[in-house]
Amino acid sequence: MKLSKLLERSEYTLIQGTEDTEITALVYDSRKVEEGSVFVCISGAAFDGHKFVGQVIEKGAKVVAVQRDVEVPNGVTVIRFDDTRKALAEMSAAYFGYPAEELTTIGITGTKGKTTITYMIQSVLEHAGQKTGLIGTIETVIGEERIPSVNTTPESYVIQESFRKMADAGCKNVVMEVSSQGLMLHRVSGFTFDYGIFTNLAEDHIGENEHKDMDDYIRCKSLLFQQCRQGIVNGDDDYVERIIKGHTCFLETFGMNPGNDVYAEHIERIQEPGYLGVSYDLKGKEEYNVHVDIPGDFTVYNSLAAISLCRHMGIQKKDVLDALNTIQVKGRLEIMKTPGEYTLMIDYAHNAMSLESLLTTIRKYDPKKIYCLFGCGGNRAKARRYEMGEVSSKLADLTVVTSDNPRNEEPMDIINDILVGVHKGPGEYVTIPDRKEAIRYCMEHAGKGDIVILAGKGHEDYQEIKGVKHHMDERDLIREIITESV
Ligand SMILES: CC(=O)N[C@H]1[C@@H](OP(=O)(O)OP(=O)(O)OC[C@H]2O[C@@H](n3ccc(=O)[nH]c3=O)[C@H](O)[C@@H]2O)O[C@H](CO)[C@@H](O)[C@@H]1O[C@H](C)C(=O)N[C@@H](C)C(=O)N[C@H](CCC(=O)O)C(=O)O
Ligand SMILES: Nc1ncnc2c1ncn2[C@@H]1O[C@H](COP(=O)(O)OP(=O)(O)OP(=O)(O)O)[C@@H](O)[C@H]1O
Repeated sequence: MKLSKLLERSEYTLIQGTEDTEITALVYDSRKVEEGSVFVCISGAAFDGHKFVGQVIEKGAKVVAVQRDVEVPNGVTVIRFDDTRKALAEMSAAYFGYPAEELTTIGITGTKGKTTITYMIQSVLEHAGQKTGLIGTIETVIGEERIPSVNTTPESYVIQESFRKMADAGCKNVVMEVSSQGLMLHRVSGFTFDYGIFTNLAEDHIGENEHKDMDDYIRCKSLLFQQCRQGIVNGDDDYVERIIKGHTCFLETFGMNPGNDVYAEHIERIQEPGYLGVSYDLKGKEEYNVHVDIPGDFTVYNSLAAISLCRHMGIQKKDVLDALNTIQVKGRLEIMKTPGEYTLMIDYAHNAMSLESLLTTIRKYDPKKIYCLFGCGGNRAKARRYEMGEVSSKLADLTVVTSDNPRNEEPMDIINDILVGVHKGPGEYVTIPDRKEAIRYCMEHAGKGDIVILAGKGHEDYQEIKGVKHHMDERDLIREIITESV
């Protein structure tokens, strides 16, 4: 491929060499450079790619893409960009033959609900016979292939590579989570989303290496609506006006208020032993009764987002209803079957904000008792331990404090920090450091009408202890406990 092909949609300055250079690969990690590569220098959090220019030329790189001056011998082509991350995205799109143009692209941003809505949409579209790729916090799904994720929104090159594989595998659509970091770092530049969805916003991801403040977090999230054709936004969210500020797309709103284009009325919480769900009347641009096999008020919002999108895509009501009726998202309010008369669920709530929203939602089901089991990660901010402890003690009847990736810390030290928060609330508690034993305790003590929440692990299938990730899937633990008890 000629370099000129890669550059056809980018703005750049040719510093030396020629766009006629034949290239073999597009690379942004010096360790992967091969003879004939284009090396894109990224100034990152830990490394500055410009420092590797000498090394990559020795390894045979023919072109370097830079955003500042570098010393380069004659014979190597140098192209300069204002922002090499944006350039990487644009060149990746060109390198893989603009695969986004062969797919309907759906991006979902917001503080909570991204993963859940992503799977809801994929499930509805697949139900309607449309093969749909997925990229998110848990994994990238391309047909039968499932690749575990490192980031919620991967690097632009990886996204374009996945899009290409999806298009070649016959996918019609791709639905993906778009993190604010992804938007900020141009991981989703180089193409226009057909649809952008905004779920909600709360203070999160602010700090070193993420966003400097809330304004920056909001600004980054709002970028999606300057990069999609049709926006579908939660009209009830306090931040929605700031999210759509400067938008360049058409807009439609969803929510619980009748002012929204699509809204929910007559919400009913459905509860039976081992089952929690929700139903409501859909109103506005489309009207029918909806039943979702996932509990909670936020399930109403999540499903409204999915329904609004599917309405735009012309999906039949039957496919929407059938998919939502049977949906389960791994580790997101995932109900586990047990012989007991209580309800047991696995959820990913791993900070005070999501735990509070989860417990408040579950309380509305009027359980006899809520058991809330969780731990906090080692070698991470201590504030989360105090805050989660306090929230659980205030909103659950019994807090079961256990371990969750203790890493290099002693599990009991972490538990003691959590207890500082627990003591601020009125709830009862027990401490059981071994997670399996803690789960067993809940399953042996919970009775009719109780709801047991295993919080924090969600889809994760490991426990990280002293640098080693030991396999540990709560679903297996539950099955083992059931077997061991007969
Ligand atoms: C702080 C941050 O965002 N870091 C991300 C970023 O790393 P970076 O580009 O800064 O990389 P770096 O390690 O400094 O290296 C700079 C450049 O030098 C290159 N390099 C490096 C070493 C070397 O020997 N040779 C070499 O060429 C690297 O390939 C890179 O191109 O780009 C990497 C590739 O895309 C990401 O994996 C990495 O995510 C880190 C691990 C991370 O987890 N970030 C979090 C904050 C994040 O992105 N989270 C969001 C979810 C949160 C939200 O909802 O907003 C997400 O989307 O996952
Ligand atoms: N719309 C929502 N509003 C508030 N909380 C939600 C919503 N949807 C799900 N949750 C809660 O937040 C947790 C995370 O949900 P989900 O993974 O779908 O969100 P996310 O945006 O992908 O978040 P994260 O970036 O933390 O993975 C769920 O396990 C549930 O407890």
